[in-house]
Amino acid sequence: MNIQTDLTPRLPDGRWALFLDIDGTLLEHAAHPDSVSVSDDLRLLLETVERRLDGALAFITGRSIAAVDGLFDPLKLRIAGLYGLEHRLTPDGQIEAADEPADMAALADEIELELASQAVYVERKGPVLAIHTRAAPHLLIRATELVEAALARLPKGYRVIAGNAGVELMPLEAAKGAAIRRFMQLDPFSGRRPVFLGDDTSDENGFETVNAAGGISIRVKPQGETAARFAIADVASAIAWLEANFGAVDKQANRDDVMAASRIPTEASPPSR
Ligand SMILES: O=P(O)(O)OC[C@H]1O[C@H](O[C@H]2O[C@H](CO)[C@@H](O)[C@H](O)[C@H]2O)[C@H](O)[C@@H](O)[C@@H]1O
Repeated sequence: MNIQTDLTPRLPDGRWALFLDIDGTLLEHAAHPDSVSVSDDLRLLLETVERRLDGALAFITGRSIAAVDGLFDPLKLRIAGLYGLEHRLTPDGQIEAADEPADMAALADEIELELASQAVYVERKGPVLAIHTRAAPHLLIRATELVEAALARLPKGYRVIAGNAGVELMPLEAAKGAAIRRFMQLDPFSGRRPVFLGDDTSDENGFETVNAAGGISIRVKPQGETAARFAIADVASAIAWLEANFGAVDKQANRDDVMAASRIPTEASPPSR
């Protein structure tokens, strides 16, 4: 389906469950995964949103939970990491971690040996391997070839998915939609209407899940086909949208102005309040 650049929805008051991708949605992309930083304002906003939703807020990310905790420290939220291979179902709960397949490390070593000296970063995430070519875009095709060759050598049950300026290799069960479905069965999410904001190919599965559940799917900076029903222009607009819909109550007065600023032109109308 082609992107429908509907107005970014102004959410009516209601019982929402909010799921957020991180890179490219809450954080601008940076040259290296470790180069991003989280502002105090963003931490504060997320704390406020979580409170206003009675806890029905979770990160749904390709990063590991440990990496996200490091970035957002001291804030800890409910989270599905590694595309749903890891979970922390309550902010202070245990991390349910994923096993690392023995042969993944050897494949990562091989890819690193060829590409690391050429500014390609191999991010080892246990059962998920991300090859980042942002600093060497001309090597994306070669990186993809190497990952496809690695896929052929792994047991069945893995897939390759395009990353943002890179490529990732992961188990089939790593899927953001499944992670969202799992949260939706639990308190405080169950009985609420899901909203998912994401920006990437790996978020499409989450958009489909949320659409099927009668929720709201929003793609940040859409560049092609997407299952998302709504669009937001960029990271700054996504944060403004969060602030406008779920931020501090005393800032709600600015809501209409912010919504106007975060719109992408459209022929369709937003959902009615
Ligand atoms: O699901 P997300 O929260 O969007 O995470 C997706 C991947 O994000 C990170 O990589 C991407 O962001 C980096 C920082 O901007 C950038 O350098 C890289 O090129 C992007 O692909 C993260 O490193 C990955 O592990 C996540 O899977």
